[in-house]
Amino acid sequence: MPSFTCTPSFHALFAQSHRAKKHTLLHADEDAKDLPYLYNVVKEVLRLHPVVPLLVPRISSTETTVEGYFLPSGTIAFVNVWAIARDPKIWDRPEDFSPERFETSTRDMKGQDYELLPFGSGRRMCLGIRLGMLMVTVTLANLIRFFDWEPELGKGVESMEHPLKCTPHIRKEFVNAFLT
Ligand code: HEM
Repeated sequence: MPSFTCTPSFHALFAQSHRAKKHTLLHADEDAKDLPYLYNVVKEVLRLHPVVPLLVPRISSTETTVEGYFLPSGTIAFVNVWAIARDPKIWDRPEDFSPERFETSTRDMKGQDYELLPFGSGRRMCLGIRLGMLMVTVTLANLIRFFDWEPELGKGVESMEHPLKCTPHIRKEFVNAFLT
């Protein structure tokens, strides 16, 4: 039966994960800090597919000029986070899925680097950024760790028309851990 092949980086991740606990779930508070590559995977997913692609609208409190455009007081403005994160003037090969890009970049998601704003920016930015990143990273780690993922074959390249569908199979070494 064909199954999902992990990249070398994912295998390195599991080597780290098996370190402390053999058959238990990974926990956000203890284990997330040991998963830097997977953290960058989530960051890259949020760059390409931000949950809020057009940031919550802002209203200008005074008249101002942005990039030569005059905005009267009370103008409603949307920030296109999706387009910024795919701008080739800002990102090298922006359409590529490459978590490695963050290994050499200091760009973070705390609202100071305007090239990457999946959690927004300013005084209304997301309050749950830390919890959100921890939960998504560790949940993903557990899904990869406990299951082999079998892709549905014969559907061609993944696209909006043919989204990637996978069937999870619990990995043999974990079956007993779940039954006992
Ligand atoms: C990956 C997970 C999450 C993503 C991508 C996300 C994204 C966002 C975005 C884009 C905004 C709007 C920010 C802006 O307009 O500048 C927002 C607002 C907010 N988020 Fe999240 N969020 C996530 C998880 C969470 C969690 C776990 C919590 C709470 C525990 C949370 C609580 C909030 C709150 C309270 C606001 C409104 C803040 C305000 O208007 O002052 N978020 N989030």
